Amino acid sequence: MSLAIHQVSKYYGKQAALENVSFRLNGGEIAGFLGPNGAGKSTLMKIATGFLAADHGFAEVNGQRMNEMNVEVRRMIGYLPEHNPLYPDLYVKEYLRFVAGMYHLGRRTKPRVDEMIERTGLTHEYKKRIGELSKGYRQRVGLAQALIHDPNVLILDEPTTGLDPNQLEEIRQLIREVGQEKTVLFSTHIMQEVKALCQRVIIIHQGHIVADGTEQMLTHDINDGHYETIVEFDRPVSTEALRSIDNVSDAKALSPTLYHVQSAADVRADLFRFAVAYGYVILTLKQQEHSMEEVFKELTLK
Ligand SMILES: Nc1ncnc2c1ncn2[C@@H]1O[C@H](COP(=O)(O)OP(=O)(O)OP(=O)(O)O)[C@@H](O)[C@H]1O
Repeated sequence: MSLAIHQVSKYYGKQAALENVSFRLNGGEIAGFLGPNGAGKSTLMKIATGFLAADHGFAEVNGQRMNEMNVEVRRMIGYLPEHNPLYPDLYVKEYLRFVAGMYHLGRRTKPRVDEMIERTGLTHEYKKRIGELSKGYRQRVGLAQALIHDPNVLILDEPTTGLDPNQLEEIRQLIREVGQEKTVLFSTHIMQEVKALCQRVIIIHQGHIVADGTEQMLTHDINDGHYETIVEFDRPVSTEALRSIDNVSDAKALSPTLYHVQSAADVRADLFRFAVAYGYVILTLKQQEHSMEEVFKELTLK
């Protein structure tokens, strides 16, 4: 169960939407795909799902090369496009049966349609026409059609846009569950979503991948060997004494017992040993971390 993007480039006229993009996702991995507007996320997702041809490079699903004509490989992939195109005149069940028919589910159609209606929380709305549904429920229908043929790889283009906070949490929970057994790539502009769902974060900017790793790796990378720690003792400590700790470059008092320590390495253990050696009690010890928002800005505002 894998999705591999091999040196993909795509041009719209002279404009490069993607240039030499590569990454690989393995089974059971949920990856958040981030990037500013126009960065190339939807274009890459369309190429990965076989809806658009790359000018160079290719996508591979479970080791098989994706192309528009290869029905077998397209069957391994579920796709929720950005604007979630649906047929407003069809009833929810009717539409899901239609999609199941396209995948030739045959006798599995009825149980799969019923299961998808339940899993995506459509039980109270499935008797309506799609055009009568609210945006959040339409989004659920989009997810149900993406999952109906039980694909190995799921590609979701901004699946939670426009959902209310309750719906947001339910859809995230569904993505979490699906991600335990499938490979999921989803795009979003919501940073908390990345924190809540992803083991892996891929950031694209102007058609190039500018970061790929775990959230911890990315937030750590922009620290660039510069650490900031907040430490609180039970009584005042001299800042001179704190500055004498290995790797500490500066220490400032924020209050009589609270200090801001700058260092070239993680000095939390050293601060602890210092406290023990001199009989202080540490009440607070916290390394300041850069947030995903800061990482995103740092990498995409250039
Ligand atoms: N059909 C098209 N014809 C011409 N240019 C296009 C077309 N589709 C996309 N582009 C351009 O390619 C670039 C990448 O667009 P894309 O939709 O992939 O970005 P995105 O990261 O999904 O953006 P957003 O977050 O706004 O949805 C943009 O500059 C866009 O204007």
